[in-house]
Amino acid sequence: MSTSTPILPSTTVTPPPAEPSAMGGRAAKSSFGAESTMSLLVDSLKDRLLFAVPKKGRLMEKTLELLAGADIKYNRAHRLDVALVQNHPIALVFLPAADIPRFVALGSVALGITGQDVISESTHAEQIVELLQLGFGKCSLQVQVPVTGPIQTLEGLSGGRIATSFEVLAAELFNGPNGVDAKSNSNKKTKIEYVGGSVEAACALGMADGIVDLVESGDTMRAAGLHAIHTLMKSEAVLITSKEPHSTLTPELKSLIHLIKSRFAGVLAAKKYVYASYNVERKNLDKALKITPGRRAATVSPLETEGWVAVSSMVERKEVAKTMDELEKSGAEDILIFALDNCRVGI
Ligand SMILES: Nc1ncnc2c1ncn2[C@@H]1O[C@H](COP(=O)(O)OP(=O)(O)OP(=O)(O)O)[C@@H](O)[C@H]1O
Ligand SMILES: O=P(O)(O)OC[C@H]1O[C@H](OP(=O)(O)OP(=O)(O)O)[C@H](O)[C@@H]1O
Repeated sequence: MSTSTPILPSTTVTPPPAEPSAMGGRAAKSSFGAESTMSLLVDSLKDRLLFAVPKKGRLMEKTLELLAGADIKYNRAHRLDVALVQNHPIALVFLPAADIPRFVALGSVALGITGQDVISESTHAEQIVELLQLGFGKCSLQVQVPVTGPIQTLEGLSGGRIATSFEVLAAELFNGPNGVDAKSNSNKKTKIEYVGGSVEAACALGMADGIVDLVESGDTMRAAGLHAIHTLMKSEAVLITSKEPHSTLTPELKSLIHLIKSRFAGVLAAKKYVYASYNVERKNLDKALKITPGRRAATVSPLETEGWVAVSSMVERKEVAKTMDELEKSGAEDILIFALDNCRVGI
């Protein structure tokens, strides 16, 4: 995780005050291009909803896909971290995922996409509302130790050294009032050391007894000869806003927050569900509806053929083969599955 503090045009996006950089974050740098391009942007941002999105890393690609699916069109000039949306009064602000919670919490931008892990690490969680879980960037924050090492428990790590990019969460776990150190009753204080990346190397290099880092597939952890002994939290990407009412936003801009949320929910639902349609004899309808209950309820329409009905229902994509097998067994016929391009569903 990086903790850089990008500098944005102060008349438009006010950068929140930098947090004391005990974490050894990267030096602040201006992400803006030529002065002339920036001054053109300054005026354009005034009447726009500012939306922070990850500028790099694991969350960037899926976020851009989501924006495209929601028909949020923009042009991003080379090296410029602000892009004006063409078809809505929105400006995208490209920031490191780890910086987004602070910008959102302090109201410098109205909306953001980032990971739940960096929200908790940022210490701004209390000021942030999660509007929507986005279903990507899924991972777990775990304590890991060498598989063949002498320490295999959290208690065993007490008083030792932990390398991590998540020093707030790691300190809470080990040094907190109900933390591992307090429970071990030994007056030992575990040392939490910040590492910006490639955290898994720390144990092999002899600089830590254990690490706290993200795990998804587990490949990186296993390659480094580590295994997990504790999970601090599970995380995924989320759409967030500030708990503070957006008093400086016009009603039009405020309504865009809801619009973006429902468009995203539609794109996610279209990925998650397919549309199933089939015919079934009325005597077998109850059985079939148990297999395809739908999100709210299935639609059942009478057919011209006496005693038969047509059913349509949304079905989870990952269950579709099993659902079709079961429908066939229940007597359903003419089972058709349609992919959804997009949809609007209750959120
Ligand atoms: N292996 C992973 N699988 C899924 N999601 C991940 C994974 N690693 C990180 N994430 C998610 O992506 C977010 C950004 O992580 P990433 O390492 O890409 O950050 P970054 O912005 O590129 O910062 P850095 O330059 O410090 O690596 C994390 O906070 C987490 O929510
Ligand atoms: O369980 P896995 O699927 O192997 O993923 C875990 C790795 O992904 C993240 O790092 P990333 O690759 O983003 O780079 P970094 O180490 O520079 O942060 C995380 O810090 C782990 O190293």
